Amino acid sequence: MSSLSGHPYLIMNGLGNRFVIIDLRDNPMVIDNDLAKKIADPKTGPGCDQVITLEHRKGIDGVFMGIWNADGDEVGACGNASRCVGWLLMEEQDESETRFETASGPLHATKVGDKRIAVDMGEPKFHWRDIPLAEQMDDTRFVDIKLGPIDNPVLWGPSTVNVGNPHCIFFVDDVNAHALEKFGPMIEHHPLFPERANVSIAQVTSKHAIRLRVWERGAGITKACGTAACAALVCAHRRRLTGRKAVITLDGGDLAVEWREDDNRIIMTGPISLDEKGEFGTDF
Ligand SMILES: N[C@@H](CCC[C@H](N)C(=O)O)C(=O)O
Repeated sequence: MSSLSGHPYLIMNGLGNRFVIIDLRDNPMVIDNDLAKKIADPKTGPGCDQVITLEHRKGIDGVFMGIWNADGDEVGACGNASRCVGWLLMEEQDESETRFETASGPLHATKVGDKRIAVDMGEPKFHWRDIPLAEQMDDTRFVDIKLGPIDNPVLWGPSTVNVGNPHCIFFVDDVNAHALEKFGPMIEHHPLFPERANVSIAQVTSKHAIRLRVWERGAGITKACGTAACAALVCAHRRRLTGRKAVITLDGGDLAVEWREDDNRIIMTGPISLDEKGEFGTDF
């Protein structure tokens, strides 16, 4: 297949994080950056935060989940879409668990309720080279970045982590007191992050609860970001602000995240929704 014209797609979301999901397993084709951008832009396509594909890729066993941000860049991880893809594959296979591959490694998803899915998101990485950061940093729990006070009350010393993608988390007293839409893009493109970064502000409200707002790399402010929820819990625990389990409240709703002590893996649990089925027009 050389074009997407007439090809079906699904619109799904996880807590309002919106995806166009395209099954290319029977019709392999390359999604390049321009095409991903066209699909994601509501002026030219169905519109979404991320374009997601189901594919068979050379050298990879089983189903591969491809992920493109709205700006057209292909990336390694998407927590909310992983729950959606897990649910789709479990429905197709009539199973209550499934495995699939991503550019950041294999994922294991489990059905834990009606349209409620848990995904093992793997192990977090904290070494500055793995995040990646542009310069050596011995303690990535407190990174030397300061913001303000021009448009924003001073923010400093965020935590950084890679959970399949790079995250920078500022811990604040009040998530509503900061202009994330203004400083999010500045931090996303900060020279310290050679691959850019997803940027969050996190307000720890108890040992088991975090209020989180996210500026996503390549997509801007979204209603929710599953990997950011994982990153926030891990960083909060490393800073001794929470236990290993917390409910993360995003603008679109709640995710439960646990960072297991026995095997160092992060388990993210939350809802999915299948919103509509469509077909690409002749302009695709
Ligand atoms: N919405 C996602 C994250 C998507 C990728 C991210 N913007 C990146 O560039 O790494 C999620 O739910 O995790």
